[in-house]
Amino acid sequence: MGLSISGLFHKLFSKKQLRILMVGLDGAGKTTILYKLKFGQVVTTIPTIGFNVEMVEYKNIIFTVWDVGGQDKLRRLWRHYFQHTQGIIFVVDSSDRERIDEAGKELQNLMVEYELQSAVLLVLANKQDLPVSMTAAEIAERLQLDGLRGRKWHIQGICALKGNGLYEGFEWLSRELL
Ligand SMILES: Nc1nc2c(ncn2[C@@H]2O[C@H](COP(=O)(O)OP(=O)(O)OP(=O)(O)O)[C@@H](O)[C@H]2O)c(=O)[nH]1
Ligand SMILES: [Mg+2]
Repeated sequence: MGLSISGLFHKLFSKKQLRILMVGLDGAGKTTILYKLKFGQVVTTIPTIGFNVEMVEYKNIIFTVWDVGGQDKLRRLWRHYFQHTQGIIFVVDSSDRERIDEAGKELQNLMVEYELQSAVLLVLANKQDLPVSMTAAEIAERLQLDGLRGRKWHIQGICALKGNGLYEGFEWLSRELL
């Protein structure tokens, strides 16, 4: 009896935890996003070799966000972070027209991974402050998001430096994952 009451209490009042994997090409802005979310500030980043992880609270949900380095040679390490991932955040540098197809290829590689089959996908089209940047709609097309089958996905234009769009993205994640 004691156990079931405490179980109920736990269910009603404990905070939900979600595991989020944030990947994307090098320089897309993942680490900038992570620390903007965590501290509300822009930090000076260096390319991530390995990973950063932070717990970020939003609307009574604790997101554990894993930010993994995106350099070409490091991408094969992404798979070590797949297990139990509930949400994938795929970050794109919207100003990098030359590498948008490379980003698309990496995203498609992720989409066929067994361990990520039930994870929802949030694409963050970052660097919307730059005049050369592609719009979120353009990026959705280049990444062929419409062709994804059996996957809940959403794309959000953001500027990590200012924080624009970040909370809308997390709002979508919370709605989908609760
Ligand atoms: N103009 C602009 N620059 C940004 C924005 N977000 C990030 N940057 C810059 O992009 C560069 C790369 O950012 P990082 O956060 O280090 O990129 P990353 O995705 O973590 O890169 P890796 O760790 O190598 O995978 C930095 O100089 C950031 O200041 C943005 O919204 N607008
Ligand atoms: Mg980084």
